[in-house]
Amino acid sequence: MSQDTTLPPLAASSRILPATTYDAILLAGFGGPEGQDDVIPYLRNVTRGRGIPDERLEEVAHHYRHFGGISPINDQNRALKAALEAEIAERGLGLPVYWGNRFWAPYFADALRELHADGHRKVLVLVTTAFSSYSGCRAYREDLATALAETGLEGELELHKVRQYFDHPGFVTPNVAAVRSGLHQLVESDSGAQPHVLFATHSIPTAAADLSGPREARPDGTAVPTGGENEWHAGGGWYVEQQRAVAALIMDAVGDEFPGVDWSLVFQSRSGAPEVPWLEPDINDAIEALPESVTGVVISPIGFVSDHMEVAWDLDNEALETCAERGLAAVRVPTVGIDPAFVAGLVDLVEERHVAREGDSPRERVALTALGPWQDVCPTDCCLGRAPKPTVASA
Ligand SMILES: CC1=C(CCC(=O)O)c2cc3nc(cc4[nH]c(cc5[nH]c(cc1n2)c(C)c5CCC(=O)O)c(CCC(=O)O)c4C)C(CCC(=O)O)=C3C
Ligand SMILES: [Fe+2]
Repeated sequence: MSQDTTLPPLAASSRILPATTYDAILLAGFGGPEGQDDVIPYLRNVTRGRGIPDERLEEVAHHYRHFGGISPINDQNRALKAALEAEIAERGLGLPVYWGNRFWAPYFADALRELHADGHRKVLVLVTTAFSSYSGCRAYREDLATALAETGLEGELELHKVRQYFDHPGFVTPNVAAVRSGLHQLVESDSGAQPHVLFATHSIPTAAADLSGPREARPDGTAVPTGGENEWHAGGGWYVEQQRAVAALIMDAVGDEFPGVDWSLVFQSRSGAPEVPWLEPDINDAIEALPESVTGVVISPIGFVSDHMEVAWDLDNEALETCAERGLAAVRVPTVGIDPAFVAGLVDLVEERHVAREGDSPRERVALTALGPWQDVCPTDCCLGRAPKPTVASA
């Protein structure tokens, strides 16, 4: 995999924390419903205060209802927790793993009470999202701060967070393997296939994309790109920038066997009012607009770490149907899930921050793009596009 040398590294050195000895790990997830009766209360939790139209809630409720009201995400996080425990035990790190969610039980507050009751005071949080955005980073940090306040554990529990890991080998390597295997599947079923790789990620409002990550522009003074193709905005824009960089890295890595395959970064699961601009193109529009020469697509859900409802519904149901209507062969490849390389990578990230004894050397920080290694703590206005709330893990 080559490094992207066109982008100077983020000036993050002041946002790197010295390694220390932690008491426990908190796996911080999104949460999902686990039965029909959970669906509406869950959707109300997710959309609280956001003005998501009721029709949209009904539409999303239907996705969950179709699967018995059960999102796969909680079981996926239970499996990830177990895999992390096994890897941590194997390395003798002596860190118990707790699990809490933003939007469904066990909630962050439940996990914090449990951590505290078990005598832990210094906790390293692992978030189940790889990229920088309000929804993928700041919202987790805000909700953890809210849970600290709600439980009265401010000043009792110290919460630090592992950096966003979009360009860590633990995240990139399984995605490379998945895209490679998807391309093999297409070519095996049709030796003359002209494939196109679609990297799918969650759409967010373009305003939130512009404000994602720290505010600085590239050190050469040019703005960071975001939004539509070749559209440039001042300010942040790291959400799109990070995903483009990882997609380019993956395509570069599979280029040994599949040179010159076209790819694009596309967006899914848009919500909110129609007049508010969100990142485009939508994956279904992108499929419709593929050139006639393309005969097959590989869909890589790069924006997610497990095959949860957004993947099961928006990709396996809708996007694959759009491909079928266009007569395109299509393979949706898996997210990192509990791939051993991903689990090992997360524990490597823990070991950048955690040492068995104060003074021991932490693990070296690795990153496969010039954007990283990403910051351990965020500046106070990182991903901030609304009224500020207290956060954890900020500078
Ligand atoms: C960037 C991003 C990620 C990736 C980072 C991360 O993983 O955190 C993500 C993940 C997820 N999003 C999920 C589910 C939902 N997201 C919604 C709404 C929204 N997501 C947004 C963004 C993101 N979302 C945004 C800007 C909104 C609009 C409302 C708002 O500003 O908050 C809604 C409301 C209804 C709707 O409008 O769709 C639901 C139900 C699930 C669980 C799936 C399951 O249950 O298996 C997961 C993992
Ligand atoms: Fe979402």
